[in-house]
Amino acid sequence: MSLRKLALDAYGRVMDEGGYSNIVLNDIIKSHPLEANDKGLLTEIVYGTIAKRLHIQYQIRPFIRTRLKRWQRNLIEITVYQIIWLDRVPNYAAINEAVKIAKASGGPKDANAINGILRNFERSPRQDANAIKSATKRLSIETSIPEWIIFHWKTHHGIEGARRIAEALDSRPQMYIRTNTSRITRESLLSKLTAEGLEATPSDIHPDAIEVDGDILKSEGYEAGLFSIQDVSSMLVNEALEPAVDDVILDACSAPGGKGLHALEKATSGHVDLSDVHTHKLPLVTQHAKRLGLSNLEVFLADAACDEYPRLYDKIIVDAPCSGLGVMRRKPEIRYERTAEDVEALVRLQLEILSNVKQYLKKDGVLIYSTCTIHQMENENVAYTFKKENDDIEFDPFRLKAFDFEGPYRQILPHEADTDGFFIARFRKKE
Ligand SMILES: C[S@@+](CC[C@H](N)C(=O)[O-])C[C@H]1O[C@@H](n2cnc3c(N)ncnc32)[C@H](O)[C@@H]1O
Repeated sequence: MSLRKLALDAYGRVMDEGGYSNIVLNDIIKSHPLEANDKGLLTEIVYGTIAKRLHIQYQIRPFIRTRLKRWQRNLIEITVYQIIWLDRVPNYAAINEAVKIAKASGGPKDANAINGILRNFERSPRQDANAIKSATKRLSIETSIPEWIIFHWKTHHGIEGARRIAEALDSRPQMYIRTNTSRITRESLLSKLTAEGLEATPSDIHPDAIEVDGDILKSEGYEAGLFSIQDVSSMLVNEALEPAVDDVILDACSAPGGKGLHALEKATSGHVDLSDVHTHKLPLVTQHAKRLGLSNLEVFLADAACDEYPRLYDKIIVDAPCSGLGVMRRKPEIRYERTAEDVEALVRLQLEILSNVKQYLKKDGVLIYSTCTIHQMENENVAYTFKKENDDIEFDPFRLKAFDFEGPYRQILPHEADTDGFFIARFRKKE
């Protein structure tokens, strides 16, 4: 099957069938052996078209005069992405490929229609988004982030703040790994990776973090459990949590295990319970724990909003289900899946989870609430509401050295240190 046809299938599975871009692409790459270059091009076309979809639709709208079938619309979108953003693909090649696919998928009529739209588009000047009067709509079209999200950011950060967030989330993410400090120091891991020919640099955002480039999963150190792949913003949960070596900790929304296993790498003579509401995700947690050589843990099914837990904890992590607007760089489709109404439902769930799990926190115990989103309602508002509704809970200031920060909660914006957008709040149960 041709590379563009694979891209079309992947794009359709994500945009029309709710697939996750990374999983869909991994499936396709596994079942269709491709050269490294082709893998790169396929990934670029699929991620790129998803990330630029609203802008593409804005550019192509004047050229579409009939109702298109989904696959036709998708084919036009992936081709327009190549025409606008991929210099290494000549326009005629991208259009010819699209016409071939249209002929094979529909027939000569479809091929003609697609050819007409794409050639018209190619030889016409691009639409100028500066002509859009509303600043919110303009930024939405420029960055392909839905208007309700831009509007929210504008309300809380001003239009220039919203632009900085949107543009940072439109950039390519830096890949980070987290040193498994229960097995190796960061310095030794850095030497190993460099000896394997990988590009690896210590990060100054977190002492366990290393910036990497290239196919890091190929490193021997991965199977040997010397590191995990994790964005550095997620590692900051550990800095806020400050796990002691013998702490008993609960990670109540744990899958696939990132934050809880990081805590366990520090609490080497303690214990961590890792639970999640989705049965199918639990094996992932167990596999990662095994790979990392961590054993003083229990992985189990629990609905953090209502279930009971088997013990009291020194520390609890609630890395809550959230709208995920901070991780758009890695999951570009997330921006189209969420609605303002989803946020209200998420806020209710977040508060239910916090109120339930705090019953299992020891007196003077620490509770961390985190999300990977940039939304005031799910972050600051949830933190304040939780504190207000629970007399036995108080804010507990923590430090984030790299951000020169001390306070009870912190929204990390993606342009501050080229990370995902993230939020952390710390509470303590009163004595
Ligand atoms: C942001 S993810 C957690 C990521 C994880 N902490 C990590 O660092 O790898 C949120 C998790 O919450 C889980 N979840 C959603 N609703 C839940 C509930 N009611 N109780 C427990 N877990 C829940 C989801 O299955 C998902 O795995």
